Amino acid sequence: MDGLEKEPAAAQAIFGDHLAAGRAFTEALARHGEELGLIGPLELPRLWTRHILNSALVAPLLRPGRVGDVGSGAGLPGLVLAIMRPDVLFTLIEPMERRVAWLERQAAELQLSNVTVLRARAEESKLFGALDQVTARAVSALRTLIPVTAPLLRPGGELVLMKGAGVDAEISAAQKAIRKYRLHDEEVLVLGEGLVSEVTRVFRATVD
Ligand SMILES: C[S@@+](CC[C@H](N)C(=O)[O-])C[C@H]1O[C@@H](n2cnc3c(N)ncnc32)[C@H](O)[C@@H]1O
Repeated sequence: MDGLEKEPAAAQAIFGDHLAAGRAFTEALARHGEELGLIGPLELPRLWTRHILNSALVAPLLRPGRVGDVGSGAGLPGLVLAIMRPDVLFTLIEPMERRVAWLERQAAELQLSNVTVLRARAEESKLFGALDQVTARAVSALRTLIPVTAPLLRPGGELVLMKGAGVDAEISAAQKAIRKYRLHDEEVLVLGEGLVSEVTRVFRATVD
């Protein structure tokens, strides 16, 4: 596919047995992502590194159970994680109709029986207290993301929020929300060091 980043060598190590499905999803996103407004025109040359592997690195943090991905958009990280973790049940929560149609079509084409797509904003999803873990990527800063995601967790559930290099400043700005939503054991994990050129940062925290 013209302009698509060559598959990095790390893809095999990260996806393991799921690499064929990871490739199929990456190629579908490369083919249709721009026309559907899912990815910007500059993303193809860094699709694997910046988006696919960045999402895939989160897979080992998930536990068998029910995971919600808030604001799945193109399927990042939700569809990538569903490919890698057939033992986890995913609910992809996304309000935009066109993106929901894409997520449903991809879940069907990839034969992902562990995926449900819910057209809703997280705050209106009626999933309060229902999930074991919640993921999100590129949705909003922690200060506003925590109030949207934490209420979906059952007691003892965990936020697994993908963040950029500014995560420490986001955590400082989110102290009020961290207290209000009774988060504890907050930590920043840096994933993929020595394996990929762009590491993945995750803000992880547990609710009471
Ligand atoms: C910038 S896109 C990122 C999409 C994808 N997570 C990614 O990393 O490419 C943000 C997505 O979050 C969705 N979104 C924004 N607010 C939301 C909310 N309150 N609940 C659920 N989804 C939301 C938007 O519709 C959009 O698809």
